[in-house]
Amino acid sequence: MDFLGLDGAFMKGPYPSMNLTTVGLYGNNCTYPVTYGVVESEKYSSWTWFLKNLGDDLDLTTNSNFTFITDMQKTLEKIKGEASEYRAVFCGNGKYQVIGGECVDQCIVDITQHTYSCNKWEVTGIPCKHTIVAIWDMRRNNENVGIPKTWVHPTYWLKTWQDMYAFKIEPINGRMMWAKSPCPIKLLPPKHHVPIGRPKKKRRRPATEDDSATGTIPVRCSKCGNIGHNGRSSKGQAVGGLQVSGSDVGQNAGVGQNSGLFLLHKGRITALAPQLHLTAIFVGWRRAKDSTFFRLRSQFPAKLLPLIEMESGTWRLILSMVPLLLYLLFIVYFDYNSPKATTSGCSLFPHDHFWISSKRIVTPHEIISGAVEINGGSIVSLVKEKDWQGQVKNEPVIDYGEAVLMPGLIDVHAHLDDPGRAEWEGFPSGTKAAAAGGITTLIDMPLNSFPSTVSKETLKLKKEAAKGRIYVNVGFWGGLVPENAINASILEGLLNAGALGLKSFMCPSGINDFPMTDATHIKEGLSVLAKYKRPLLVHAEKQQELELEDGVDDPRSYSTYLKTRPASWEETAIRELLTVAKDTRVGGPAEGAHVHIVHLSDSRSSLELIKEAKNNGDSVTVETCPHYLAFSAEEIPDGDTRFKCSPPIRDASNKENLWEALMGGDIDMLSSDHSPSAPELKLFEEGDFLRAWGGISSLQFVLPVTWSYGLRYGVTLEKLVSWWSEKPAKLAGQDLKGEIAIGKHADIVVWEPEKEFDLDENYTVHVKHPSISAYMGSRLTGKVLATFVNGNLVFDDGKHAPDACGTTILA
Ligand SMILES: NC(=O)N[C@H]1NC(=O)NC1=O
Repeated sequence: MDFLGLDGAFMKGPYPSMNLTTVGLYGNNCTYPVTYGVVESEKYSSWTWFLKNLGDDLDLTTNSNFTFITDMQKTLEKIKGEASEYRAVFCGNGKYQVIGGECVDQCIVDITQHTYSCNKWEVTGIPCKHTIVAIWDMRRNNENVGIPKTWVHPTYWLKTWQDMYAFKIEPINGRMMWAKSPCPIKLLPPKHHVPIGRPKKKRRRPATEDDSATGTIPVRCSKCGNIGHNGRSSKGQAVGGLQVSGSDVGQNAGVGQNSGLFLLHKGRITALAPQLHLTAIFVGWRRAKDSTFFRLRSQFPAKLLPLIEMESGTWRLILSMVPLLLYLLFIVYFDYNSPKATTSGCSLFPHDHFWISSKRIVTPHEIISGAVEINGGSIVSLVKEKDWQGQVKNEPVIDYGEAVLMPGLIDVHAHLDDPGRAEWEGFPSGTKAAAAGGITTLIDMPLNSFPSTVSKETLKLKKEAAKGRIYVNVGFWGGLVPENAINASILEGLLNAGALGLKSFMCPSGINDFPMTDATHIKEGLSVLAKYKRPLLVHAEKQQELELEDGVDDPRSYSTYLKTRPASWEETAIRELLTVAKDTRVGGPAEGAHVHIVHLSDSRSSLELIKEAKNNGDSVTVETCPHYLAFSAEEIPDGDTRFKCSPPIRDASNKENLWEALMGGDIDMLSSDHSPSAPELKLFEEGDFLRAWGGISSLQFVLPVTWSYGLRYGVTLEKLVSWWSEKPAKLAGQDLKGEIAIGKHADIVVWEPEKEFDLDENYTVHVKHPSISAYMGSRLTGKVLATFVNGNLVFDDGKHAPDACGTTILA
């Protein structure tokens, strides 16, 4: 352990204080706590005390072999801010005179010798404000300043840390073998100082806290057991259960075992004249009242007694109104539970029962000319044109002529970044883009939102964020991370709460609260998933030592980026993954679970490994994405970071192989891997492929992209349905989706495969940041006309239905 991260966190609760911690990294690149100390507050003296003890415990001396990580971000920003008040005057020979705003501060910077008269660089190893101004001047004059790394001391380089760490992976014993600590185990809390200011009286309760946890506890009588009074004030009511049976009332009311009051909960009213039934119940109740009144009275909780002791006139008034009220309740109840409650806002064609017809309907077995009957959100019949005569009664029909009717696309891999990073995309814009692109269901990835979806609590936040804000159906993958991989109950909680499966990374994900997993974690995850018969989706890239010369390659060139993530990363990860995927075979320890490899880019060795695993009976599938099929590395312009993604887009012949594998069935399906960010993170000005956000924004265009680029490889409508609807539906466990067939959900895209269009500034794009999409500026073939989700026409001729009526899909 050569790496230490330091931080402090507030502790709430009965002893408000501050927890100072040190974390280290172990062999799998995951953090673990080394020391912690609870102090009264974060201040100079408490950190000094903490660090002194840490130094004593770990024998830290000056220049000892540890790397400390602190939050330098703020300091760097500060230095940049200060630098902006200086200017640099070039004096030749790599030397600059750097002058402060009012000429009060001057410093000589020798760029070639790396010397600075303020000496700060020598001390900290990080460029001072004077150096930064000089670098800015060089950049302005188009001089090659290299990558930022070359300006900091090698101590801070990742390579230095890796070299140091390479030889020091010590095996450690488990908890059982730890020596007993001689220290006293009773720890006293630090002295608490009440902070200045008004105390917070009303605590905001967490969503998980039971309502009963607060409020007053109702008084229960020790004599009669009733609530509302105590033993002393008891009027002597007898102890005992309710003696009046349901049938006592029921005989009079004529409703069997259910008393009238429970009817709406327990009984099933299907009669056409509910009002009559309910009136009968209450007439019955009134008749029964006299004979059972006394016994009822003895059983009624004290609070309800005034109710049944009311004047008979008042009773009659109330009872005469109850049937009406219940009838209204009944209407609301049945309307709510009807198969589909279409409101005009949900659909641009607000009919529950209607037909859509076309000359080209892609059904599971053939493409037919005919019509689809939709009722209550489902497909209820499918008729060929010649048999259609007389089938339509009074239902409205939309005729789409030559346009193609296909099952809506199911995108099993999209990052909508909501909640927490909705400024990157968000549910409303993401699902509007999906609807405009013919995607009727998308499954949201567990990372890039904040927090990541790794527990039932965080899944609940996702569901809440989606409520009333989605225009298509949205399901959720949960995240498999080291923390829940070793704690089956967290994983089970997440799966019980409705996650359709899990997703994990075999390399750093780029998101701090979503750490990577190794084969051991994946094995654990698969054993839990087996019970639920749900899949594990894996980002299969594994970092390896790279032989790159620092500062030689231009970070604006895509080929530099390609070198940093070679195909061997995919191959190594997949090889390791497949050692545990064997568990999914019939009779294996994780039979029932399934491994799905996401966004395959390497169409050579990695693909061969996958084919072999499938042949051996492992339950494995693989997807690739339109960007790997549309672009090749050679064509990506320098600095155009819209094309940065991981794994990277590879060479042209790799792309040809991907198409061949897709057409031949070795690649099972497609997904968008729509992974947008805020435009600033794409670093368009610098064009630095090594530092820009990796992720392609594509959601709205995947159908025309697959079609346009696929035409020269012989793509067909049937293939599109297989890659974009049938197989994804199977992966996500959606048996009622992915096909135009009787009984399936009416999720349908209507599009014109022959229509060409330009993705230019006149084209309406619905993703939040069109400028970051790699497809802007292209000419595509295949235009989406209309999209139906659960029978609602949610997108039509460029317009969306006003209300967001998509449903959340839970397992
Ligand atoms: N975190 C995240 O979105 N990563 C995605 N981006 C990308 O290019 N590949 C991914 O897996």
